[in-house]
Amino acid sequence: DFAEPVFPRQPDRVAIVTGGTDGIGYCTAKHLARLGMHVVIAGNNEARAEEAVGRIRAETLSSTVEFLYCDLASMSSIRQFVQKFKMKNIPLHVLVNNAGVMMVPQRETEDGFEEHFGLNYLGHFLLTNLLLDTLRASGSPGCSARVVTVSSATHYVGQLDLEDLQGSGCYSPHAAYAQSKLALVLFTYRLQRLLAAQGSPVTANVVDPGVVDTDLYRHVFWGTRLVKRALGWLLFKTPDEGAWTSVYAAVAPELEGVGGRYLYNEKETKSLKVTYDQKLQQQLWTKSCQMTGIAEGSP
Ligand SMILES: NC(=O)c1ccc[n+]([C@@H]2O[C@H](COP(=O)([O-])OP(=O)(O)OC[C@H]3O[C@@H](n4cnc5c(N)ncnc54)[C@H](O)[C@@H]3O)[C@@H](O)[C@H]2O)c1
Repeated sequence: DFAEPVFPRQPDRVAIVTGGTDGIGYCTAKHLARLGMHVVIAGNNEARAEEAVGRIRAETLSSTVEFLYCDLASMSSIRQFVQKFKMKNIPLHVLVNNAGVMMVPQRETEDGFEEHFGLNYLGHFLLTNLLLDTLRASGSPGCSARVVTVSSATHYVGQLDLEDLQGSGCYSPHAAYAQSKLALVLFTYRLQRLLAAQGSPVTANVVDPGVVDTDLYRHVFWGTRLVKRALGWLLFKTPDEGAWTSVYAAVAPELEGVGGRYLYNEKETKSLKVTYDQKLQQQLWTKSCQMTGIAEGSP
């Protein structure tokens, strides 16, 4: 049976969890709140948010859990979110890039990007870059701020086509999801290298939560969903279990100062070979800067 790991309390520390209204993100937000963190849930589902915040407050007896609207499928919404967060004048010690969609039909974000690529990857690329100054100012040597990005084992079958990042040639919802999760791994490794080169007290790791029973599967073939419903208890982790690798990356003392890792079940694991290709990491970074209007010199 699953034994809940024990982590040190995190008073006076602040976390943002994207997609913290449901599934793995909700459980991540709950566990961080339970450890004493001030948690800001970033999401686009206001109705769910009220309920999520209420439940976490009741369960953890923490009053420092709040919701701030952020639609990751809209660059202007992301910019507004960051502006509102910065107006609070509070530090930021942990950013959990968790929100995501899977196998949605071919659709576009507000800015005209294919939805998996635009929301799962580019949205978090922009959000992280806009929050880096706050993360840098909030970390200190021996007590780094941390960026935790949620990828997936699906990245192992992903392919990154720099010439067709929008999958416009021949759209496959599975390939589009896999590519977005592969891009998040490449992003994390490059981010970590840039942060380390600057001596910034910020680390970046990427996590795989495992196969977790959440609503993420709502767009999957109905037959597969039926099997999931029948055998889910056997094959799937609960959202609470699925959240542990994110929580581990966010707070585990043994990861202080450690970045650039792909973590699965609280352990370092190798990601797909191509993710270690520094040229590809750099090319994707440059393209992403252009697509989001971030200056290439940063972070
Ligand atoms: N469930 C799994 O088996 C599994 C496996 C590997 C990786 N993951 C990853 O874990 C993460 C969490 O997924 P989950 O399984 O908890 O699914 P979920 O569908 O329960 O949660 C996804 C969250 O993302 C949010 N979200 C969706 N669109 C958004 C938008 N436009 N703006 C802001 N927030 C938005 C949703 O509101 C929700 O809170 C995802 O990144 C997913 O790819 C899940």
